Amino acid sequence: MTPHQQLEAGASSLGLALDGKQLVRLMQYLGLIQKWNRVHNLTALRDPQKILTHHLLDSLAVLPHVRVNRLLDVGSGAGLPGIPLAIARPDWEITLSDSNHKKSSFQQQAVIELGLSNVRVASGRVEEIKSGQKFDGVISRAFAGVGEFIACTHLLLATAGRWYAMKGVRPDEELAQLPAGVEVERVVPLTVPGLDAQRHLIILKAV
Ligand SMILES: C[S@@+](CC[C@H](N)C(=O)[O-])C[C@H]1O[C@@H](n2cnc3c(N)ncnc32)[C@H](O)[C@@H]1O
Repeated sequence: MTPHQQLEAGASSLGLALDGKQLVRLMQYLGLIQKWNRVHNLTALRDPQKILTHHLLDSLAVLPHVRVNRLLDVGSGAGLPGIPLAIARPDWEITLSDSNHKKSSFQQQAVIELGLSNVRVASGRVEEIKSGQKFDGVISRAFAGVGEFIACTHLLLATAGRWYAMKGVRPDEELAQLPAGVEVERVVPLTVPGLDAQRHLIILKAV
C-alpha cells in the first residue's frame, strides 16, 4: 500500500469523509515535514509511514470528538494536530501557538504552501497571546501535564469552551490533580489506524 492509499484507508476507518484535494494536501504536508526535517529537527520520525500514522492519523483521530469554531493548538511544533485538523475542517479557524521560532517559521511556510486560509500562526509563548482573543476549544498534544496546559491557557478559553488534551496512556495522576473549577467531561479512548499504542483524548471544561 502506498502512503497515500494508507492515508485514505486510515481516514475512512476513522469515519472521516475527506475528498481527493484534502488527501493530497495532507500528503503535501507530510512531504513538507520530511523536507524541513533535513535541516530543522521538527520530528524524530524519518520514515514517511511512521509520520503518517504517528502524526497525521494520530492528529485526525480526535476529529469526531472535537466541537469548535475557533481552535487554539498550543505547543503545536510542526503543526500537530492543528494543520491536519485545518486541512480536514476548512470551516474551523485554527491558531497555532509555539514558542520556538523555527517551528513557527515552518508552520507559516506550510500555511502558505498548502494555502490554508483558515490557519493563523501565533509565534511566541502561549502566555503572550492577548487574552481578549477567546477560543471555544484549546487543544494540545505532547505539550505539558494537564494542570499546566489549563493554567497557561485558561484566560484564552471562551466561557462554554473545552480543553482537549491528547494523551497516550490515560493520565490518571494528572487528572487527580486538576485545578479548582475544572472538571473532566469525557475521556475518549482512541484507536489510531496503523498505530499499536494507547491513545486518549481528555475533554475538560470549567465549572
Ligand atoms: C514536544 S513538542 C510537541 C509538538 C506537537 N504538538 C506534536 O505533538 O508533535 C512541544 C512544543 O511546545 C512548545 N512550547 C513549549 N512551551 C510553550 C509555550 N509556553 N507556549 C507555546 N509553545 C510552547 C515547544 O517549542 C515545542 O515545540
